[in-house]
Amino acid sequence: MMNNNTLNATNILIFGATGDLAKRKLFPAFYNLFIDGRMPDNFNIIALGRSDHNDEYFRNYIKVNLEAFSRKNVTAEEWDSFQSHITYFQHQLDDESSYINLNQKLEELDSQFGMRGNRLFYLSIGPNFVATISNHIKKTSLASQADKDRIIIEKPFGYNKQSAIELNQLLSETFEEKQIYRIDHYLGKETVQNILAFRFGNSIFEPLWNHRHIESVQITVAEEVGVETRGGFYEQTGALRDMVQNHLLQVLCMVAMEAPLSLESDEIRDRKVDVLKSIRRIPADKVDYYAVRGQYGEGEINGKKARAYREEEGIAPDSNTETFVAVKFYIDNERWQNVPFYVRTGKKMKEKQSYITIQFKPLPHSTFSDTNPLSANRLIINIQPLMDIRLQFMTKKQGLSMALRPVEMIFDYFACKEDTPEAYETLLQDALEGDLTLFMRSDQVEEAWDVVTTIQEDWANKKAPFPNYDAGSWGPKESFDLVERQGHTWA
Ligand SMILES: NC(=O)C1=CN([C@@H]2O[C@H](COP(=O)(O)OP(=O)(O)OC[C@H]3O[C@@H](n4cnc5c(N)ncnc54)[C@H](OP(=O)(O)O)[C@@H]3O)[C@@H](O)[C@H]2O)C=CC1
Ligand SMILES: O=C1O[C@H](COP(=O)(O)O)[C@@H](O)[C@H](O)[C@H]1O
Repeated sequence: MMNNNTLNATNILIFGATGDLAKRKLFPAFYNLFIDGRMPDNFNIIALGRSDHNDEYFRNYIKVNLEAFSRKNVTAEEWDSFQSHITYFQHQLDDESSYINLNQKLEELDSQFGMRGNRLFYLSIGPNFVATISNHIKKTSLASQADKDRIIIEKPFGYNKQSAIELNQLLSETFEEKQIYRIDHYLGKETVQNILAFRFGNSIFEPLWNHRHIESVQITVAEEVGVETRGGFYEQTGALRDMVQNHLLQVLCMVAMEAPLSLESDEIRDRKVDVLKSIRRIPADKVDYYAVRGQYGEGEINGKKARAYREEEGIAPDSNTETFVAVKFYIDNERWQNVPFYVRTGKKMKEKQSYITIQFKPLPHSTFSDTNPLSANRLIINIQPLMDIRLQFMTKKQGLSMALRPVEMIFDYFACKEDTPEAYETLLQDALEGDLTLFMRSDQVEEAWDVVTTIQEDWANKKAPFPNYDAGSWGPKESFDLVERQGHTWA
């Protein structure tokens, strides 16, 4: 198997390796990078978990999950070669001796490399464990080489603005900012990265990309799945922290940011921070006007009965956790004055669909008769599962009269037959290579928390009339009211 010999030998440590994210995304991503020859010549994946497993058991568990979740087929030859890089290590997060043992293990693995390898710590674990792990890494000097060691931290980064500030402070005692990779996997999605190419690699869209021509922007991330086995985590998190503070705001930044001067990571991150700073803060007494929360009751998805959130495993029977959020934001800068940015996300919705709609303003005057109504132009960027860009415009209907109809021009990724990497492949490769562009800087996460602070505080203090939408629907009625009161509709 060919590997990437420009990358240093690396020990990759996955905290939370027995969890949902590791089995569905991280191991498949490493496996696909491996098959593509993008892993370092020498590497180990050290899977950390509390249970007492041996390597053989854990490798088999990973194989079964690769067969279910890997983008590429798992062949006997490739698996044999890949599995030898995986080691399971029983570990207690809050026990210092466990880190001392881990250090010994790493020294053994380093001696096989014949050098001190790079160390990539992946915290695939809830935010409440990050401080404990970081403190132990510091105490036991596990990450003693700033030019070789990196830490990847999953979202949500903290619980709110204050906890994110504290976490940033704490991490800075062990890691320099250039070593910290705060991951938001939406930024690794091909369709999300393409927003930059689409906006700044063409001359025809950017002149229209502002309040003079755009009526509204909508970002929808609808999921069909519920909380699955993650009830315990989700009860503490809810959709605002799980999706809006990170994924949706990051996508909003990609749509709204000014052109970066270069593709330098800090230049791009600066432009995103500008957007976050310009988002108008929602006044504490106006949260109900700008934001809607929901929780699914029972319903039907694809002809199958679906349970209510409160009946899912690990969920309190009177849970006040939101599984749906819709918010109207405004961006107070010259480009976006008075353009509403509507964002919504929910679990157990009618179908899985993530997309951005750029709704252009209607023509100020129509040359055509009243019987020939014009639809305003619309640009739809489908993120997933459809991956395409659609421009809707008016054309003449074929025939003798001058009648018009709306049509779509589509760029479809699948039609290019390009092998599209999964978001985690892109991001893990960037982390191995030391490229921070698609990761969040400390000030980015703090600003993003600031944007949702009044909503968090308001919702924490009020009991919601849950459940308020049926599983298999498009969310609560109030979400439709949010856009309709301004003469808009969810597109
Ligand atoms: N799952 C997903 O689709 C996504 C998840 N994420 C983020 O990734 C992170 C991990 O998520 P996910 O894998 O779903 O989480 P899981 O709930 O599956 O937990 C991950 C691991 O954490 C360990 N763990 C859980 N509770 C404790 C505890 N009390 N003490 C010590 N260890 C514990 C367990 O390992 P063990 O018992 O072996 O020690 C478990 O396997 C989260 O921050 C999440 O937001 C981000 C994007 C998508
Ligand atoms: O971060 C998360 O994202 C997933 C959705 O990711 P996607 O790539 O499938 O769109 C979400 O289900 C999960 O709750 C959240 O933690």
